[in-house]
Amino acid sequence: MRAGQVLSFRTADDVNTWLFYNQMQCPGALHFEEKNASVISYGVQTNSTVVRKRGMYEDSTFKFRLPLQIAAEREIARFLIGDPNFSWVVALKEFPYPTEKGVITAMKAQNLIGLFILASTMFGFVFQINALVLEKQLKLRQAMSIMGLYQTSYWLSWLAWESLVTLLSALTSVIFGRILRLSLFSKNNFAVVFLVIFLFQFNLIGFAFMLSTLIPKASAANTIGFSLFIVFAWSTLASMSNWYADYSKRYKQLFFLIPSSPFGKAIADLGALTPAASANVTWSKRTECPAAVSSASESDKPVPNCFITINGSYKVLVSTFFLWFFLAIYFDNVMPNPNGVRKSLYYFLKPGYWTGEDGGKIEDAIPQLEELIPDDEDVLEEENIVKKQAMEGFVDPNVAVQIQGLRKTYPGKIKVNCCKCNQGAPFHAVKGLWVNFPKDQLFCLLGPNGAGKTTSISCLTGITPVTAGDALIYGHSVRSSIGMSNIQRIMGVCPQFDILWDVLSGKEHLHLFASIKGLPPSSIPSLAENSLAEVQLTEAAKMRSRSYSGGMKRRLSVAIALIGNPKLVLLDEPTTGMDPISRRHVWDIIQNAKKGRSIILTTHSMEEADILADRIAIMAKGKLRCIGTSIRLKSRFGTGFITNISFTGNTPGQMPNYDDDAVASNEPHHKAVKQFFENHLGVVPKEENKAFLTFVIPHEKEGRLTKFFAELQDREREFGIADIQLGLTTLEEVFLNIAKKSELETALEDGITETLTLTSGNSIEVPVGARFVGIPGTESEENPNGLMVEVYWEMNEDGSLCISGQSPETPIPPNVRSVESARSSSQELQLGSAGVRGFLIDASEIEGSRHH
Ligand SMILES: Nc1ncnc2c1ncn2[C@@H]1O[C@H](COP(=O)(O)OP(=O)(O)OP(=O)(O)O)[C@@H](O)[C@H]1O
Repeated sequence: MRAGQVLSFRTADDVNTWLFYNQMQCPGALHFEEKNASVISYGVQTNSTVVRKRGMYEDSTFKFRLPLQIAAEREIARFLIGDPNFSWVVALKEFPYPTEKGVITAMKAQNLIGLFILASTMFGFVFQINALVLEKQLKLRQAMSIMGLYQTSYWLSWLAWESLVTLLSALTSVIFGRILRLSLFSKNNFAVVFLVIFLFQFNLIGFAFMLSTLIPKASAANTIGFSLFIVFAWSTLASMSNWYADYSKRYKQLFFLIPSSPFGKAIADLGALTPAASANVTWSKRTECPAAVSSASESDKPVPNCFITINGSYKVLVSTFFLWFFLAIYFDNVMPNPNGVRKSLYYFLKPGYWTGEDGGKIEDAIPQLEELIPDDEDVLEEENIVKKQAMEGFVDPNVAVQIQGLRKTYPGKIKVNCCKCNQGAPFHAVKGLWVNFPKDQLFCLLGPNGAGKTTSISCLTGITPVTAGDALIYGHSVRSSIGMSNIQRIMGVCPQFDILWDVLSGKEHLHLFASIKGLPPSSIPSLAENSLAEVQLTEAAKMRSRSYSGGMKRRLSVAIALIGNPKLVLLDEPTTGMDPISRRHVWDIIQNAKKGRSIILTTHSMEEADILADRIAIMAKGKLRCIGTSIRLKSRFGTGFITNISFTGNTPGQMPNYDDDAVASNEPHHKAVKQFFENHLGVVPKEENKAFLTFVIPHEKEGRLTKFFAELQDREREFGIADIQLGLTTLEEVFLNIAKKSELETALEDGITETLTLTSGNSIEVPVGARFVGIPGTESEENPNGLMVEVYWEMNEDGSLCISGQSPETPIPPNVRSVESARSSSQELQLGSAGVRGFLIDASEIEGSRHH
């Protein structure tokens, strides 16, 4: 272009377009507005120091504005003609009124369209992040991976779905834009506009993936998503208005990493060119700089460096999509999941990660725990068998799961105190389990809350990495990722909490999990139907799981665990929240499912364990306390035999008065029976009322029972006995005894006590779980050892022990030898504590002295 050369434009839009693209390379924005114009001509004149501008217009309504600093204007001038000392005139002839009416110029219209597309895309974006984070937060993703879903399949399925939605949304936007005759859509090539919108939305899919891996809670996802909307809106407008022009190339490149920047720039390019009918962007022109497009008639035109073309925007959007996607996969691995599990920062550099020999999951430095020797002979025997097999490398064909010294330690929680971070002590949740779970059997794991049952199951399912030891499931190690993926193919899991999608029906859940398990698609509908019928959910098959009751959700979770005929089924408290009828029904399902597979069940229902289990183990405080069949546990850990004696004294049809204890104690028949039991077996009633007496007979008396009950039956009439019942103590009692023992261990270690109010009205502190407690200060000449009380414990709803009652205060038998040492250790503990601490008396000594 020569100084003083006259350029001709047909319309005001052409002037705007020309100015717009020529100022791209200049540090600022040159803005041109007009109203009701027909013909204008104007000029810009500069010399070496001052820019002078002149606008001429017939109706004098023409407004020409240069909102720039002088230096910037000089830059424009220098660019336009190559010499700042020039005189330049733009003449505009034939000025028809522009297509966009009023004061909204072509540039403003494109801003609005760009912002509208951005806003609608952002809604989808926030929704997507929310769904991804929620899936993580509700452990739905975890459930799918336990069932065998690969990480890559998870991301690819999300990508496929979101891409389809994006494709449809971009197509709809362009078609509607054309129907509404918006020039941005109608005057540019269909594919060029479609790709701008589609690639921007596609890029945001990758960005949402990446963000979702960094956000732990869905509520935070909404806030972050909407805050990003503001940033993206700014970047769209900034790229449209050439805001970045003043900055260096590096800053510009950084600016264009924001997904909305290349989008805004491409929309600006499309919008700026559209008003002139001859100047639309065709497919081939997407790679050209817009300035070259608009002034194509000029033979000696400059080819400006327009930083990024529409095609360049495509490239940026596609390449940054891959960047976000790979970052999403990386962060997904190295950020802690809801169970606090993460991989090393360099996990992908470790050969084990690619060969599958190493799970790659890491834990922070865990302190060593010394080897614990079990107190119980059965547990010790089991441990020795497993250790021997593990050392010899012998794989017992009858064993489904072999747990070899499994240990799980959680790192201490970080507490922030007055700008100081303190790491709490690590917590040993499972302290070295050695156990075999046989094939075709149901193994029941019992234990009070916090015993470590769920942690053990999580180690088997791969949710939690083991700290030490290993577990072999059908020969596959849980420590290797290849082993784990083999395990997940043969395993079904019903986790402790229902992991269901609110919006999916029962039937859809079963279809989904059957597909994840890789069942042939043709067999899935019939399998799902049978499973639903088995758990009595046929009628609710099409209802969304959101409207299921707690029991229905549990039944659906059981059906999901059993679908696909897994060889190992892990059921973590499957009948929690079910009514008794549903519970019995699920027991039948589990009983039938035992054939040909092994099942590991955890439960708080002793009845359930008693009915279903072939073998039972009780855990407490991370250790196995006992193991064996139900009968074995009852005979070893129960208090003995329970006998109920009911009396004939009540008139037929009349309900006995169970509360009238005073009457009961005066009944001559009661007195005689009590005397008979005391004389022959040395036991007193555990419970008594007018209708019956209950005695607990210790195992040691088993040899005398045949003769004793024969004599009792002979004297039934004399004693007024209506019925005699004899049974073993319940599993519940065994469980309580084990739980009490472990609670007592901890209570003694940590000095945890509960307050007991005595019949005398005084209170003493008793160690949690203690059975016989001596009362300090009650020694007398008559009772040189002092008085004691027997404390009864029960489990409350949250599974912890609480006092349920106590016996009257009785003298401590004189032949109990441990009283002195117990009393002195209690005094040591008492120093500094407010209450009077009762001292613990060895229960076996008291029982021994009673038998004696
Ligand atoms: N992620 C964790 N971080 C720290 N401690 C944990 C974590 N998960 C579990 N624990 C602790 O480990 C112990 C064992 O928990 P676990 O859930 O295995 O017990 P449980 O026997 O299944 O109890 P419940 O019957 O209540 O389900 C508990 O004291 C628990 O607080």
